[in-house]
Amino acid sequence: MADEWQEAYEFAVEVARKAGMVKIDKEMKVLTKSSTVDLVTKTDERVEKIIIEQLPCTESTEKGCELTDAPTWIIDPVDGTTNFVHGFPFVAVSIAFAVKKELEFGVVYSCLEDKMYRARNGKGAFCNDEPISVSDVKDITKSIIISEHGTDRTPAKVEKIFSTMQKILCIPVHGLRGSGTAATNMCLVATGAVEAFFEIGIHCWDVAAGAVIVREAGGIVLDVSGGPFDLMSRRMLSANHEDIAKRIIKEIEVFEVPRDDGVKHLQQPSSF
Ligand SMILES: O=P(O)(O)O[C@H]1[C@H](O)[C@@H](O)[C@H](O)[C@@H](O)[C@@H]1O
Ligand SMILES: [Mg+2]
Repeated sequence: MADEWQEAYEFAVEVARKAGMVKIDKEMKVLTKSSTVDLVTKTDERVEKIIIEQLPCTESTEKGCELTDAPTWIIDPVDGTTNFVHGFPFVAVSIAFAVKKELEFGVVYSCLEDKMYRARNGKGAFCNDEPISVSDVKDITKSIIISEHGTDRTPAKVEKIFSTMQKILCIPVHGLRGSGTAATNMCLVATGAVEAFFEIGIHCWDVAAGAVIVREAGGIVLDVSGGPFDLMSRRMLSANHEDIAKRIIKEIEVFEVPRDDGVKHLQQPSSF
């Protein structure tokens, strides 16, 4: 049987590259989404339009996120919009494709670095056409971990986020980092630059492409409780190895966030 999705995969790489030809424009119009620190720009809208117009069989929906069995594109036109607005040099275009609710391939173009990350189920992960793989560090005290504080500034949540970061820092680990884009953070796990990245509050479009890239680079993608990764849950931990993941999970102070699909929060059984 012909390789059904290969053409779509290759096409997504080209579309991501075209969409990534964005320029840092100091006069850009900045709008807000869920809070005054959750930014979106006219460029986000322009890039989204470019992507949607070029990808085959796209039907845009305003209904929010609902993953069905139909072939589905999951797109973040500008991941790292706050970086983009400020000229902080990590901005990515993220395009994923799911079939029967399973992610088939993912493309992340880190445009200002000109790094094209891509992966397809069973076919490996690449950066600028070179194969990539996760770090082989299993000792958390020799690791760098990424987390982000997101855009929800409810004091109780911010307290949990910083308490988690403090506990992880004091394990101790070599360092804590954050690029400001979930898609790029996941690619940093996939290349072995860091051992893990976790965040509560991200959206499906921030992490869908990165999830395929991390897995194909030999890493794991889980729920922050250690249970299976649920794309709509807005909770994600990606790591090079389960030893690193287990140690981080011990320290994560989980808090509730509304799911992307609006379903009531589901309890995630831990696989550890
Ligand atoms: O730049 P975005 O597409 O809005 O995604 C960001 C998100 O806004 C921020 O809250 C997260 O901390 C980042 O990891 C996302 O990539
Ligand atoms: Mg995003």
